[in-house]
Amino acid sequence: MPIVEVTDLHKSYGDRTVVDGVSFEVEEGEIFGVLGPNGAGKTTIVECVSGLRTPDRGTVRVTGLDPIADRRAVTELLGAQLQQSELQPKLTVREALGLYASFYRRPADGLALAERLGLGHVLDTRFAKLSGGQQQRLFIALALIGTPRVVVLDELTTGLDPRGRRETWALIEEVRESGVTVLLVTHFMEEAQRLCDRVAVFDSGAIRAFGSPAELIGRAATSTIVSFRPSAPLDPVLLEALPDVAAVRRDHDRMVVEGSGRAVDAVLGLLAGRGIVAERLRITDATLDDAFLDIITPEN
Ligand SMILES: Nc1ncnc2c1ncn2[C@@H]1O[C@H](COP(=O)(O)OP(=O)(O)OP(=O)(O)O)[C@@H](O)[C@H]1O
Repeated sequence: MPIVEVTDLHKSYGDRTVVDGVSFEVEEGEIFGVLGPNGAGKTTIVECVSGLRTPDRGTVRVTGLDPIADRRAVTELLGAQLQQSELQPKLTVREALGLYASFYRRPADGLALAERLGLGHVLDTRFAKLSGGQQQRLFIALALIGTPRVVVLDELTTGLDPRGRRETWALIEEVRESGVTVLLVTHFMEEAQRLCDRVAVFDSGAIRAFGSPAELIGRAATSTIVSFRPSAPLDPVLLEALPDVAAVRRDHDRMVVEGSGRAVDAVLGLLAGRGIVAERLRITDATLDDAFLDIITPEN
């Protein structure tokens, strides 16, 4: 049984529909990415899953329970770190952990959790004095303090420096390894590609694509990028006409060919046939970033 099931979810604010018939399932033990541009409805969806918003229509189930009707039970098994979380600035790490632990029937050992999340040396530091990275670690700790089976993390690494972000990724992987299912809302495609087992890409309140990051990259018009400096003039129209080539552009003296499937072989074959050498040839796999742009571009 999926641990989270969302079926035909609808939500409007006034006359503005922001979630328009969304359905997806999250399997136990996976990191499930909720992706999409600003205003796509991601936070609204995870707030409905967390029981913080009531859907207008459709159903949400967490281990078969309704987050609104069975609020108490769902609170015990779902932890959330929501966007722009705030804490009373004078609260210390120790006090925050103690306070949040008191909300749950079976809280984790707050001090052990703090230690595991690298907060052992700042237990008596006030929230306002923590660095951005430490504040994020504390929010992860607070989301985990109730020993949840599912944790919702909304834009957890926004505002962190690259090192803080990488450390947070390692923490999220540890959370998954401990058996907790993670629902991760993110704007960072590198983050989603690295962490998520499966992702759903939302736009204007609907799912535009669904699958593992590798599947989404494979399905996009661009899965490979070939770039080179031709040893002799080369008309881009010849490249554009090749099978599986999606786009051709110039980048200074380089030609950049985006494509999929047979595109690389076709480009190299064309060059060989014309006696043109591909100098400084680079063949790179497309990333989830490329696939994401492909998915949310209006003409698609
Ligand atoms: N309480 C509210 N009242 C009215 N409109 C809201 C409310 N909350 C969100 N919205 C609007 O609903 C739309 C979807 O918002 P939501 O926060 O769910 O999107 P999001 O995908 O999480 O966006 P972002 O990536 O910018 O955080 C936005 O246009 C937002 O302005």
